[in-house]
Amino acid sequence: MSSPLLLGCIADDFTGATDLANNLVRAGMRAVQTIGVPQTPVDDVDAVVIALKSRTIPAAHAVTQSLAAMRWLQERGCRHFYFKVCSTFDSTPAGNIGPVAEALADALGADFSCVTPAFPENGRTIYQGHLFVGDVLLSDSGMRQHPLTPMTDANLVRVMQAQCRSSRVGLVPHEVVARGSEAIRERIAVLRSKGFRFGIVDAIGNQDLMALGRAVADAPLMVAGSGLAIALPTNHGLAPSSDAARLPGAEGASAVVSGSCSAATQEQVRQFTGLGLPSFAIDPLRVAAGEDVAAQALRWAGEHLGDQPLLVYSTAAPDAVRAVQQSVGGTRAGEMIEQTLAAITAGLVRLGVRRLVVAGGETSGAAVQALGVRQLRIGAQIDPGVPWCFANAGACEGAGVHLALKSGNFGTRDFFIKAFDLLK
Ligand SMILES: Nc1ncnc2c1ncn2[C@@H]1O[C@H](COP(=O)(O)OP(=O)(O)O)[C@@H](O)[C@H]1O
Ligand SMILES: O=C(O)[C@@H](O)C(=O)COP(=O)(O)O
Repeated sequence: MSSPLLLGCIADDFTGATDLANNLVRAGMRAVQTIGVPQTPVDDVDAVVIALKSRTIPAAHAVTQSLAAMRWLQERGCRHFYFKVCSTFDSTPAGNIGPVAEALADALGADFSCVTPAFPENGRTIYQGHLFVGDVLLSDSGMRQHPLTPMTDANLVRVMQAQCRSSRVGLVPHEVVARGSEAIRERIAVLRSKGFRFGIVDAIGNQDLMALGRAVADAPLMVAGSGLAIALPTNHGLAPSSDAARLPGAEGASAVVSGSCSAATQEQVRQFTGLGLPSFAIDPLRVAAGEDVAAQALRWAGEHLGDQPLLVYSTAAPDAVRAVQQSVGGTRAGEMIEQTLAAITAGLVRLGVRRLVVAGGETSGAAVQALGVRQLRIGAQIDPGVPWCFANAGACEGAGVHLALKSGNFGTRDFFIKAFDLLK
């Protein structure tokens, strides 16, 4: 009989889930990431992170899936829930952050929940409710041109309010957060008494997240990026540990599959191709025309797999993405490319790839689903927010496959090379 879970997490995409699990593990929690609601028993851990692909699906579906995940976690004795959203608050006016947060709060009887995508280690800070990416407002960052969730307003109170059906969204400003957890609790009580249901919480450094973590130690629901996770294990007397990060040794061929068009990924692709390493660019218009581009890419990969990593990518600059979307339609383009890259990922594993980086949240979701993986163990961090993971089921059964699911905007320029060096 396993002990009750200390923390139950529901992540709206797969890279986000590994990002959260990584921060929990580094702060001392034994955590496992499951792909969807677990169908088989899960190890005895402190936290389960259920990865959904619910960020860009219709809001009603996202709500249904998130509630199913919550119920599974409740059955495991969980009383504290973490809805993991993107550190750049990726969403549209239809949701899905507001609708899912409201549904979870209703189901848990949470009359007030804190909301903070802050992740200072990765340059995501919030001041007066406005989200900064590095030194620019969210709305001035590359996120304004995201293919699926363009973010054109940095005011998170306004963004979340527009997505909520019946809840009021307020602010816990930095002036309060800087005074510590007691001041935060007092502000929460004031907001609650005035009928606010959610509060965007400012945070510009890890000390702000630590104060918030103490303030929400008893809260049933938190809505956050992965940043807040650094502050939660200590509420349960857990301290940072490197033991949790040991994975089996890695061997076999290496590959990168990239469907992310985010600014950081574009740089990473440029660096990789610039070094003359084997690279195959997917042309979305050929996919749309019905060509079997996945088979072409796999034939090419069969000839190029060797000692060096290879790259298959659809990553493109905003102009090229726009042209594809105008010709094919935004949603159809996204799905079509995700399915092509997912088929390529499964094919690469059949060809012997055992070390795999997948870039892009939606892309990772499609790729990991195609592999039939149900659970990921979390290993060492490559860059903030991106750990190596290990899967040994589905298409990865046998020796297992090391996987790194890289969020679009995370990682240094040399990520696609450095990641594999870390496994040596
Ligand atoms: N060249 C392209 N043109 C249009 N859409 C693309 C192109 N390449 C990838 N996409 C789509 O853009 C979306 C990128 O989202 P995602 O994988 O989540 O990346 P990120 O993590 O950077 O947000 C996916 O749906 C993907 O299929
Ligand atoms: O919080 C974050 O930024 C990441 O964990 C995340 O969710 C990124 O999503 P993608 O950029 O779609 O990979």
